[in-house]
Amino acid sequence: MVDHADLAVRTLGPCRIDSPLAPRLGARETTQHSVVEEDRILFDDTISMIGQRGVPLDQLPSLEPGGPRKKIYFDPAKTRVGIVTCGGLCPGLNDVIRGLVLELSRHYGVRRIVGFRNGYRGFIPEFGEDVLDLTPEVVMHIDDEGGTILGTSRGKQDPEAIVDALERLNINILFVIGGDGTIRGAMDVVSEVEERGLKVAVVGIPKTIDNDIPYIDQSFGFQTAMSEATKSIHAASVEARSAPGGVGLVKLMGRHSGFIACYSTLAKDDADYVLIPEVPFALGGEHGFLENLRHRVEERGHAVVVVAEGAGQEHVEGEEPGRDASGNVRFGDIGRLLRRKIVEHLDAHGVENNVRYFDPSYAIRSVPANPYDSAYCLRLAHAAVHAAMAGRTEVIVARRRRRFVHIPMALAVSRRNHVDPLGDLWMSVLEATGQPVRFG
Ligand SMILES: Nc1ncnc2c1ncn2[C@@H]1O[C@H](COP(=O)(O)OP(=O)(O)O)[C@@H](O)[C@H]1O
Ligand SMILES: O=P(O)(O)OC[C@H]1O[C@](O)(COP(=O)(O)O)[C@@H](O)[C@@H]1O
Ligand SMILES: [Mg+2]
Repeated sequence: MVDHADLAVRTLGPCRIDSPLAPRLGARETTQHSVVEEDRILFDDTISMIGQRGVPLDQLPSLEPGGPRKKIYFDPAKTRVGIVTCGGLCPGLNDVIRGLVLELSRHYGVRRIVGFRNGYRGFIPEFGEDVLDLTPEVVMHIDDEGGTILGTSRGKQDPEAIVDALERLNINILFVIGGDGTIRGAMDVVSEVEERGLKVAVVGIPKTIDNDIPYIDQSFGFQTAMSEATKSIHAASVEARSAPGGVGLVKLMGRHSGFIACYSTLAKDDADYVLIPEVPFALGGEHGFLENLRHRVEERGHAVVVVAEGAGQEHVEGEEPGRDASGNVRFGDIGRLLRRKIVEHLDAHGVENNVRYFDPSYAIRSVPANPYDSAYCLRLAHAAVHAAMAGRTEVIVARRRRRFVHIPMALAVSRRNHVDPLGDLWMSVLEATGQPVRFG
């Protein structure tokens, strides 16, 4: 259970410098729409959860609010900033880079901002990567494109070498835009920074297309990605309805968490089955998935199946999961396996079938952010700049229950966000699809 100490945010030192934003903050007070810097945001949000804590109000777990401070730690005129993007692509990376640069330069007056290229390898001399000077002119229109202008990579790099690069460039603030791996890498950087007695703030903007970072509402780019995924579900549905025994099968990203599969299914409301990593399913047998599908095809003439790539891995025989350069598991192909099993099963029962397989793969994450995500990215970037200028370190900025907050990195990587098989989202999926609670 998360407690008070897990939510403590680290700072580099007292804030003694007047913030250029201070004049705008005078009239602010805590309301439904903002939280002043002296206030805290409750972690729990039900009477029963708070009751179970059994502690006085001031000891309830609470989060530090994000947002601008009247006093800041860094002197903007003497502050150098670095930005890096790591891990897989996600819509909105360029929006975040743009937001950081514009906020730093226009509102705080920071003049020296560099981008490290291709993830953490951009810090390592052997790779020979140059750094990119990031000015408002350079970033102004980068949000029109997907991807990241800085490039990205997987694969672990030596934190000592990373901090050597920070020292060589006199960087005071490092913004890391990435997922759980990136945040773990950033924590190694913080340890090395401390070992050397340096005052470098490391602030993360969490990126995950799978939406698997915990304690946040939803990661940036998720809405865009799931909107893209609905196109494949729609296509699968059209194909399925247009052929006798039509089965549209769609495989979507989702290594450990099935959020994309769930939300894109709800958005289209066309699918009959959603299979996700969090809910194991039996394939064969009277109550297995294949028999259920057979009945549905016989009764309705067609069916649409959405499967997250990490679902049903126990059925992918003979393939030992591999690892990528960052140590992330590489799963066997559940989509192709399902396609084969569905055809075999329907053939074996003499059911005419036309199975159409869709794998939109990287197409859902390489697109530019939609307007909602763009606005969200910009606001996250603002929050990250405010946090860093106020000397916060080893934190990510996030939105939790609509409030912008600071979450310690250790907490952000302490577990993964999953679709709860007993939660509201999965219940909605069951209602939308009509599939049984369990197969098997
Ligand atoms: N446990 C870890 N400790 C330190 N660095 C890590 C760790 N896991 C991943 N990284 C580094 O963080 C970067 C991004 O990680 P990766 O898992 O590829 O993507 P993501 O950040 O999206 O999870 C890579 O350079 C990777 O080597
Ligand atoms: O082929 P790559 O670039 O390693 O990325 C593929 C994987 O990245 C993911 O999108 C997860 O990445 P993030 O959650 O870190 O964004 C998985 O769904 C997918 O399997
Ligand atoms: Mg990851």
